[in-house]
Amino acid sequence: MIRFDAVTKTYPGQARPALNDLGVEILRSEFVFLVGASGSGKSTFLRLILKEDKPTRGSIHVLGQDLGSISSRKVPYFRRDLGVVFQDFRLLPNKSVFENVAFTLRVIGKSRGFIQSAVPETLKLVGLDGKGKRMPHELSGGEQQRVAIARAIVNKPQILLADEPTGNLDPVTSAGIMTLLERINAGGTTVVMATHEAGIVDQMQRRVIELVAGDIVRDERSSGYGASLPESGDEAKVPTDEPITSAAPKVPIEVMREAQPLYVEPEVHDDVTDAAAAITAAATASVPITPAADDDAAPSSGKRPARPGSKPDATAHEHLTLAERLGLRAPGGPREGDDDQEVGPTK
Ligand SMILES: Nc1ncnc2c1ncn2[C@@H]1O[C@H](COP(=O)(O)OP(=O)(O)OP(=O)(O)O)[C@@H](O)[C@H]1O
Repeated sequence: MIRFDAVTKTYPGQARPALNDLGVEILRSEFVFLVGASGSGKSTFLRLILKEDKPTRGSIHVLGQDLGSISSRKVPYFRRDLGVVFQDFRLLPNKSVFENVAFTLRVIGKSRGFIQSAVPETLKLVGLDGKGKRMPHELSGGEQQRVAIARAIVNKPQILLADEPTGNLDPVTSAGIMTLLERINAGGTTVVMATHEAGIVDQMQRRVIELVAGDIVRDERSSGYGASLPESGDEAKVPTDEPITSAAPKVPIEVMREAQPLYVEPEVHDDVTDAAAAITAAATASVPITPAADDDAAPSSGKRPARPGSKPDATAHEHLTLAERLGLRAPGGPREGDDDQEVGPTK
């Protein structure tokens, strides 16, 4: 499902690679936590899977495709099978909750009927039942983040990538989100989640891949956040005992049944839907990110705030449309109007 072969990623101007000769495989339906200190390479790992960036050396296969052979034009199509939850949730400030979740589906040309049933169902799943008409500024930070998660899963992706999805949520809300991610995973979606939340990782006991300065130092099938935490240096590297050959244990069957309404047969791509997608995408606009002014959900203690713009290339994304940033259209298309504004992180 996801395979890294001898992957090294060195950013321009950096002496040390962000990821160093990684070889790892993630199988269908696995739930994988990516842990490690800040700067260890977690986000880079996720970005490479998304083909937001390319490796300096090595090859990456996702969903049976060699990412090195996917043209830029085809990247948006490739990404339709991937849902993404960013650390800084990105909502359209002048559109309702319903429209924010429907956005992904409209861009890829889903039918009105599909949207009318899938969006409320997904909002219910993430605990936002009845809040479809609210505007993002009428929601707490935690609720805004749940809208972003709903948007990521509404198209039933085969893979869900999550970069600190609970980073700004209180513990109770976080637990609810993790239950939700577990249910999504139980329905067959592969989940790869970068996190610093030790409590969540310890409690869920799923596969844990730990990165230290771009190296995988631990890859355990069922583990906690800090199990066999290495000290530092080469001697601290913990070799993986056995190759992982099957997915980690799933949640009970009752939970799977509950999760099923989210999963319906994917619609085929054809010329009509692709043309509709192109038209919808062309109608979206690009404006700089406007951080929301208020937010009533303060991060709980010990949680890291979002760090927008903390990396050298972060601002490069600010003038992409939302469709582009979600990978639903190729960057650089025509842009008109002001419909595609974004809410940046409110933390
Ligand atoms: N665009 C970039 N240009 C140069 N260096 C970068 C870029 N993005 C990341 N890096 C560097 O690559 C390394 C890995 O960064 P990455 O963001 O992948 O780590 P991370 O584990 O996700 O950190 P965090 O937990 O803080 O999000 C860091 O040293 C970082 O400074």
